[in-house]
Amino acid sequence: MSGRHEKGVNVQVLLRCRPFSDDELRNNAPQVVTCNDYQREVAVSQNIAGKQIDRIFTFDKVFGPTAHQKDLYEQAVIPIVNEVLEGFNCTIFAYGQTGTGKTYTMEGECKRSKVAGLLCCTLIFAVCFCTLLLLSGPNGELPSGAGVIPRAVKQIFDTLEHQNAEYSVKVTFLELYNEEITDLLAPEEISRVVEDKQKKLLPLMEDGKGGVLVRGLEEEIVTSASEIFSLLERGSAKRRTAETLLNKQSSRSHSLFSITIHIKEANPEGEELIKCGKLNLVDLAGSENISRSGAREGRAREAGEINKSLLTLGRVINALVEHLGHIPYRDSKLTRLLRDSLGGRTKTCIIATVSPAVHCLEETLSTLDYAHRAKNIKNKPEVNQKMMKTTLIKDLYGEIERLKADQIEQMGVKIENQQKQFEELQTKYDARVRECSDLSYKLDSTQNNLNQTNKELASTQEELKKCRYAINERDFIISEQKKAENALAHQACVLRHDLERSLEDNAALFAKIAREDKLSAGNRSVVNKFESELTQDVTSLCNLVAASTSQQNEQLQCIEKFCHTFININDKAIIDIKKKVAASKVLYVSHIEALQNVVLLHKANSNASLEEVLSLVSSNSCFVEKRFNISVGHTTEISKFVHEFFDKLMKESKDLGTHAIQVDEIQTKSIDEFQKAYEENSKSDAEKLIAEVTSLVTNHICRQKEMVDARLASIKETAAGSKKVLDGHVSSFERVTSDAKRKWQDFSMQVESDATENADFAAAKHCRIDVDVTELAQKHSKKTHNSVTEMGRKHVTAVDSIIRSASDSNEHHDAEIVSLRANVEGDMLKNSEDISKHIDGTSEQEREAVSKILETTKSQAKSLKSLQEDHARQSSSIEQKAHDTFQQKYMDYEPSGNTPVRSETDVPSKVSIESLRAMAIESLVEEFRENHSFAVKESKISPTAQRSPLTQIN
Ligand SMILES: Nc1ncnc2c1ncn2[C@@H]1O[C@H](COP(=O)(O)OP(=O)(O)OP(=O)(O)O)[C@@H](O)[C@H]1O
Repeated sequence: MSGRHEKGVNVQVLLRCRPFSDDELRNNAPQVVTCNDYQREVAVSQNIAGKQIDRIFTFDKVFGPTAHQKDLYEQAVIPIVNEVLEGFNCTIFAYGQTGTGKTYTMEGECKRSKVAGLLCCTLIFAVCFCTLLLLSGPNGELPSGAGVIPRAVKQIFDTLEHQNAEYSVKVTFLELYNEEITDLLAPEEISRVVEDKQKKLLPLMEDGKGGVLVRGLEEEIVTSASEIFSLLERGSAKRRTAETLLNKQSSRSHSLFSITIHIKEANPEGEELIKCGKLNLVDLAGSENISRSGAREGRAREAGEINKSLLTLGRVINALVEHLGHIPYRDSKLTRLLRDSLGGRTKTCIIATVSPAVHCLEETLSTLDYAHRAKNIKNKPEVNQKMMKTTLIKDLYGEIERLKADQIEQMGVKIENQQKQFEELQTKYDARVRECSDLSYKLDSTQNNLNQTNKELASTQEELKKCRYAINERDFIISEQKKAENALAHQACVLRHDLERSLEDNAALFAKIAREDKLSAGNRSVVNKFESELTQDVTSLCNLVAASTSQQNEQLQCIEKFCHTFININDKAIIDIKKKVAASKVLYVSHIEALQNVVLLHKANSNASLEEVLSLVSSNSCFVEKRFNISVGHTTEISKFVHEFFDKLMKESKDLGTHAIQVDEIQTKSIDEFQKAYEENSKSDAEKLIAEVTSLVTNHICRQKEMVDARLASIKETAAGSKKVLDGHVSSFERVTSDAKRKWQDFSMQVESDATENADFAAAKHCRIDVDVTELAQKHSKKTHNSVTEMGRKHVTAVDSIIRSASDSNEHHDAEIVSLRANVEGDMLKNSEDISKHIDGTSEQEREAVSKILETTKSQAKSLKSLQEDHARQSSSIEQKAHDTFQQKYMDYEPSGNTPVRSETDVPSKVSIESLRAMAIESLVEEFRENHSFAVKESKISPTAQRSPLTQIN
């Protein structure tokens, strides 16, 4: 009772390739599929873009074109049938393109040879099940062409017989076409197959046990293989008949042949059990019916929904392979029917069939892909539970009841149909009876007519005899007449010929005349047409001219009228204007008079208000005077301040002058001191040198003395010049300041007199004095301020020009210094050359003396430098002081705190003449020293200097 579980068994997929058909052989169709049965491989050669590419597929079993039906059956199907007998449900599908041998594989083929005279031909009966038994061998063997179904049937019965078991076998055979199920075993008469097929469509329903059943599907109980063959023959014949009537249906329909086997067994306890196994053999529609492209889908749709089942089968396979959650079994009837065979408890085998020919390549590849994918489907085969006999009997009773009900229903439908048919026949019979009575009436009348006709015939025969005699006589006369007629006819022929010729001539003549007539008629019609057109044009032109003339006249009249009316209107307007001008003149005169009156009135009013204002002014004059006095006081204060400022300025300039004199004195003094010291030193040095070095040193000293003298003289001169310039500047500064003071005095006096004048004027006029005087005072104050600012600016420019002239003189000094320097440099060079020349020829003692002299010169130069530095410092401090004082004063002068407008160039330069001079002297001394040391260095490098002790000097 317990079911045997097998876990996840893959669907077994076999590949069968058929041999070339006769047509393909005749056309030498290239082979693209090669099978290797032993390695279970199929290779497909493809030519992609000129390249030969082989695709190889591996299957559970491969059967090449040479494989026989027996081979396939024995290797692949026997185990399956055995499992069915063991109590499993098994399904074998045949899948492939139309014409690849699905039906051949499933059902088979029976061949018989027949010789007729010299012609030998082979008659092929596709699936001739009834002949299977006739063709079977002596041991009841099936013919070699028999397919899976007959072989399986035979194996089942052989096994059952061999087992000596009690069994029952039921078969069903249905066709699924266009999603409609028809029973191929239904007991209808062949003649009414089509009609019934269209009527009797079987519904698919749930069986309540998780499966489906086809309601009304005939289950034939069979007891032998031959019975099954005859049933299959019946079903196939039905399919073939339908096919011929319904346009090649088999390749687009699926057929499902099922064998259910019940075998009685006894368990060890002696209980009777029923083992049940089922084998489904499915011949699918041609795989090309799956819509793979739009065009194909369109074509498939035309043929109904036959592809729906195949399409859904593909989807179910994909879903199973990809382990999707939802498997679309319910989308088609085929998948509903075979649900258990796909991923269920059934053992499944798919036989994919292909053609080896190149023209099927696309479909072959598609079939191979499809089948290869299907290999991955896993089923969980489970043996059917063995049933107790009683349960089975119960089930059978239930089945009988169901069948009875079905039968009653079918009978009811049948009776209904028969009733309908009877009624149809009755009406047809009535119509026939009516037709018969009509016909017998027609028959009677026809009989009467016939008698009459017979009588007429007899009399007519009498007359005919008479006529025949007369005809003989007439024939003789006619022969005579014929002779004469022949002669006449000849004559007539000649005449006729002449006549025909003349007729032809006449006809040609007539044709010519007709052509001429036609031509002249055409010409005439053209002339007439032209004439009528010309007349028409002329008439229309005349009309046009007349119309335009009248239109022009009308327009002229209009213009004349318009001119008249315009003149009238113009005259009227002129008169009106004249009138209006006169009236305006009168109005103008009156307005002038009124205006004069107004002026007089205004004058009187003005005088009155003037008097009023005068009285007011006299009352306000005291206050105004007070204000004026205050402003005069202010002005006086400002004036005082300015006076003080200028006094201070004068004092400072005087201080500056004295300071400059002092500085100059100090400078002169220091120069004199330096000169004295230098002279003393040089004297003593000279004495020493004279004692030790003779002519050379004397020359040198002389030259140096000359040089220094000249230089000192020039410096003195420069200092004197500078002093002069400074004096000049101070005096000019004093002049400017006194000038400014004078101007300021003039100005303040003028301000005072202006103020007095203004006061007088205000007193005299007594009019708006308060405001005007204040404004005037303000104006004057502004003016004063501006002039002071202007003066300040002038002073700044004057000081700037003084400084500029000083810097000019400095430049002059610089130039002098440069020339002096050049002279000194030249002398120095000469001296050093002389010295080095001399040194070469002098003794050790002499060299020492020279070095001493040089040292002395150096120290003198140093002291001169420090002196100059002191002098420069003093000069710059004086200049800085003067500059600061001026700046301070200038800032103090600004009472409002406004900084006078001045540019960067206006600021006096801090580089004084003295500092420049000092810098020049310093640089001179520096260069002198450098040159000197250079000369010494030169002498050190010279070959003679190598042995000279002068190198020690530095
Ligand atoms: N393995 C084979 N050996 C010899 N002949 C074969 C083989 N397979 C097919 N044929 C021949 O090819 C032809 C077409 O076969 P069949 O009718 O079985 O194709 P089919 O796939 O069932 O077509 P359809 O889908 O239209 O029913 C038949 O004449 C058959 O004899």
